[in-house]
Amino acid sequence: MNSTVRNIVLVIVWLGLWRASVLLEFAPHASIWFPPAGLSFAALLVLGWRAVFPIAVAGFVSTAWIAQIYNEPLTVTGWFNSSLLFVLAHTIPLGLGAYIVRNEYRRNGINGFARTVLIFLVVAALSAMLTSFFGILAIWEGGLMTQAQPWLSWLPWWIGDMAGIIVLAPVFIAIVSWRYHQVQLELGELNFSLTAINWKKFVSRLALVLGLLLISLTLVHHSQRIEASFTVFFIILPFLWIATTTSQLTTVFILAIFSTVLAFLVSQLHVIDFALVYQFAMITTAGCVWFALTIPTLMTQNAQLAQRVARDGLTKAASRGHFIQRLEAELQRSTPNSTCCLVIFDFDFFKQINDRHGHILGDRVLVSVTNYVSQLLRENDIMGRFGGDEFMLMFPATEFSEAQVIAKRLCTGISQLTIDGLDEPVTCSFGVVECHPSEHAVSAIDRADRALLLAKQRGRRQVVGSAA
Ligand SMILES: Nc1nc2c(ncn2[C@@H]2O[C@H](COP(=O)(O)OP(=O)(O)OP(=O)(O)O)[C@@H](O)[C@H]2O)c(=O)[nH]1
Repeated sequence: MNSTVRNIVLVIVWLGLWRASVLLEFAPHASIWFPPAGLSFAALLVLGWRAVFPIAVAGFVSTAWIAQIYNEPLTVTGWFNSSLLFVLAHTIPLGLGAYIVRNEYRRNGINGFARTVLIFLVVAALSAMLTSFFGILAIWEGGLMTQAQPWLSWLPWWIGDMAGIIVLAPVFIAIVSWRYHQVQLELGELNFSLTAINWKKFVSRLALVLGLLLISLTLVHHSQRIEASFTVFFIILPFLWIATTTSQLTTVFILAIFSTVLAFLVSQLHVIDFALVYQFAMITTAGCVWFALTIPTLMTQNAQLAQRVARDGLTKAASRGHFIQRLEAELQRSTPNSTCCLVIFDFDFFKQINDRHGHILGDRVLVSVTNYVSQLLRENDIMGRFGGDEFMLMFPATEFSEAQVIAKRLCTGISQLTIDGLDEPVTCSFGVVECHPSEHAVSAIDRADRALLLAKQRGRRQVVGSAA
């Protein structure tokens, strides 16, 4: 997007959000949540210092606008000083906060997501505290606030800004990241792309939390009791469920819509006396949701790690540890009538292939041969990489003679393979054993390895078997 258009869009959206929050004010200069704080935080986080100018323009316009809304006369100097103070109060703490969060995410990546979330929440609280403090000072300086008001407004303003940042900044980051490919890249495994949304889940989960919110607000509206307003905290539970069962983007959008509807209904249903309860509920819910979002991320990482540990990266054969684990389980299950066979095969003169043609071609040979072998395996057979150019095969519930036939077929088949860049045939030697029921895996591997050694000693490219 062209930078002028981007700046104009940012100013218009900022002022639109600002006007919406002024409409929902429950105390002078304080609304349930303050969306412009979330937008400023997201813009400063994504665009850095380039966001300062459009935010400053919006700040100057909003100060003049507020004087008009509150019907307060304002001199040009008063407007300028007050606007400048507001802009500094708004951009410096939020800019610093965004800078800290951005660096934290870059340093920790997705692995340290829980730590980034914690820093984000602390930064949101502190920068909102400073923005609101200096913001009130700026408005007071401009004579737009009476003597007694500053202290009355500070807490709701602070909490409102904090809610704006915690609840809405992520949604704005997501929206901006659609226009800036680099941001999407930096978000890494945090999937903020629209395709990550399952719309059916989105609508049903949103309906659930909005339904519960309506029940809570109706209770408060009719009873006008503070006890009833605390029912809103129960909505944290469905939110935890949403955060752990849907995509991050779905959760972020549901949270943003929930908070907007909450802010709107609190002013419309005349339950404004309990506004602080709702502000804290909004912040607590958002905080819990952010931590809950780390759970699916951790689960995905765990699954990826488990896969990485169980598979050899090059050939996709089972890793040595995983293969031995499976072999042990199979040996425990086997009976004298149904036992398994183990095959170890090793490439012949593989060092020469590497030395003559290089390791890249050597790798290709390993991949081609193991692909060929895995195509010929049955569903329950497993191939594992023992290490280097040595591989193992487990044939569950297979007779020794049958295993030998398969090994011979593989031995011949491999020697007939054509591999790009290699003019000589690749051959392998095989050791085959029938495992004893309840034999230890290491002992079966040792016997198969000795059979393989014999095959090598007898001239390679052959199968040597050793029955139980
Ligand atoms: N390209 C490639 N080479 C590997 C890999 N792992 C092990 N090797 C090489 O495989 C070769 C194995 O050589 P040796 O164990 O000496 O055996 P050999 O040359 O196959 O000879 P024999 O087994 O006696 O027939 C070594 O040169 C290793 O560096 C790998 O992942 N990729």
